[in-house]
Amino acid sequence: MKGVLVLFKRDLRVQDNPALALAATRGGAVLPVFVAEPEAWAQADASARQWRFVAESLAELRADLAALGAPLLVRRGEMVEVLATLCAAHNVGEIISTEETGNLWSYARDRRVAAWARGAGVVWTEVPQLGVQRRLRSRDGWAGGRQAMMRQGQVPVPRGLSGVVEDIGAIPDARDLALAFDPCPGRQKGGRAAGLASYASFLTERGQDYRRAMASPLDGALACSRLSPHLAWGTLSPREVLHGVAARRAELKGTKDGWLGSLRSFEARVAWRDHFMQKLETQPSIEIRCLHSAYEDLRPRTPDPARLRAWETGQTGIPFVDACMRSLVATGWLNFRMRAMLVSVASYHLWLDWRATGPHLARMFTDYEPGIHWPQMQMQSGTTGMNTIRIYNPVKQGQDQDPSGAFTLAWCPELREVPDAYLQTPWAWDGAGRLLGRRYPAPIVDVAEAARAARDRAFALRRGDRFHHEAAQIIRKHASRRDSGAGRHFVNDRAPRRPRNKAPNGQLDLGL
Ligand SMILES: Cc1cc2nc3c(=O)[nH]c(=O)nc-3n(C[C@H](O)[C@H](O)[C@H](O)COP(=O)(O)OP(=O)(O)OC[C@H]3O[C@@H](n4cnc5c(N)ncnc54)[C@H](O)[C@@H]3O)c2cc1C
Repeated sequence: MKGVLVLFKRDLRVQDNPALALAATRGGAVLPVFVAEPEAWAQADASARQWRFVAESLAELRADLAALGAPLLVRRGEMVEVLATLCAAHNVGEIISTEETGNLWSYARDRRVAAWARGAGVVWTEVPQLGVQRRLRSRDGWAGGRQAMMRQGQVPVPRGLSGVVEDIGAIPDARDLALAFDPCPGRQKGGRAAGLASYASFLTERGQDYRRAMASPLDGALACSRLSPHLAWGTLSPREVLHGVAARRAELKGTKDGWLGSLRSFEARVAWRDHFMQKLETQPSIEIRCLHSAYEDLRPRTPDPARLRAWETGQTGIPFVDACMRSLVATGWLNFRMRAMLVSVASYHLWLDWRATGPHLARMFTDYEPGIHWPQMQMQSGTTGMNTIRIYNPVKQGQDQDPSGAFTLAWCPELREVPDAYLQTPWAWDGAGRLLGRRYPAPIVDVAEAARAARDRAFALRRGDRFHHEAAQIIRKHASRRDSGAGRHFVNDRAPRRPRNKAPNGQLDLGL
């Protein structure tokens, strides 16, 4: 009987893993494989912090698979060469993997794998990622379909696997993959055990204040689930996460202490994950081209290098922006609101193209997920044509989200001597001459003036029938619908409330 190779990518778990479960039903030998592809890790969006998270996750996955009878084989090399060698050596007739919604590089690699498999007479079976549909024709009914999938039972862990005799291979370290120096002392630890620990503490302790605290970079670090790298690399399945939340909600039924609202907000965000990933799955060019063509040449494609560098290193002279960037660089994580603000400042105040700033953020995120990242980069840069233009005021954000100044001062200790009232605007303080341009940079733009100029330039493009015609097409293709029963997962529960029943079933929701 021919063997089956299970190719692990962003699904580093044995629990609720449809690819592994399917392989186990084939009845022959099973080869679980992960390929560390140097070319993938040489891409502009990859970083050592991400790899270290993956390497830790692989070590646990290897142990879990070994307990089932087939330890994980890890190979460093080009995907087709590795697969060809293993398939020939072990009489493999089928490769099974979950569908990956990756970057353009992985999309091209998958096409190479598919071409090779056809030629080699090997069947490549890809099973759907939970919630994201390949070759989707229309968004109508998508949300309901996703919800049905999430409600289904989890696929069981195979009772046992019959492995093969083969060198399991060492898990490479960042140097083996030629990854650049990337210190990240506060990085989240990889592996399912760490993911389960975060999940448990979120559900039983940390999550109660989630809805209120998520917008603050300091409180949000504790109150947010912190599951993003685990969902991105698949050490936890979104379905198992949602099942646990549903059970917890049932337990809390009738309580009025904030828990239920917080858990509903969390469920909505896990649904957004699929909503955004579906956009990139449907249109992979979102990584490199503005969704609305009117914006293609809005900003210079070659960014101002001094502005880009100042933004990347937290040296813009705008305290809250610098604090957020420095925190991200050191920890690999930032809450949603502050990610959006960093992009907004880069794209509007600093007038940098999102294609120049997106790779840096991707590298800094341990949880880099192309399907969330690129649609969000465009949305926060105002290039989708389907979302309202939102320009964050970084001074106001600092005052609102860090009222005590503790977060700003923790990451910008140079500002310690600045009186509280001027912490977010040190340039307005009469002692500024002693500090700015010496120990802390003077702001590289006038915040209010830069925002005004950007708003005028961005809105000027939104006029005329041609603009609106294309925008309508984009909305049809990508906007969420309020499918009956599923709609509440796709609303922004932090946006100002709209009157009820304004959006009948099937209506497009542009507010995400
Ligand atoms: C410019 C930009 C880039 C982003 N890039 C990424 C990325 O590469 N990877 C990533 O996981 N998230 C990304 N996000 C979304 C969001 O900021 C993070 O998912 C969140 O901060 C992760 O922390 P958490 O797990 O504690 O989130 P929680 O608030 O606890 O949310 C739970 C889960 O829901 C999903 N989620 C939360 N917010 C969003 C959102 N706005 N859109 C889609 N899914 C969401 C994530 O999977 C998250 O883990 C990006 C946001 C912006 C504005």
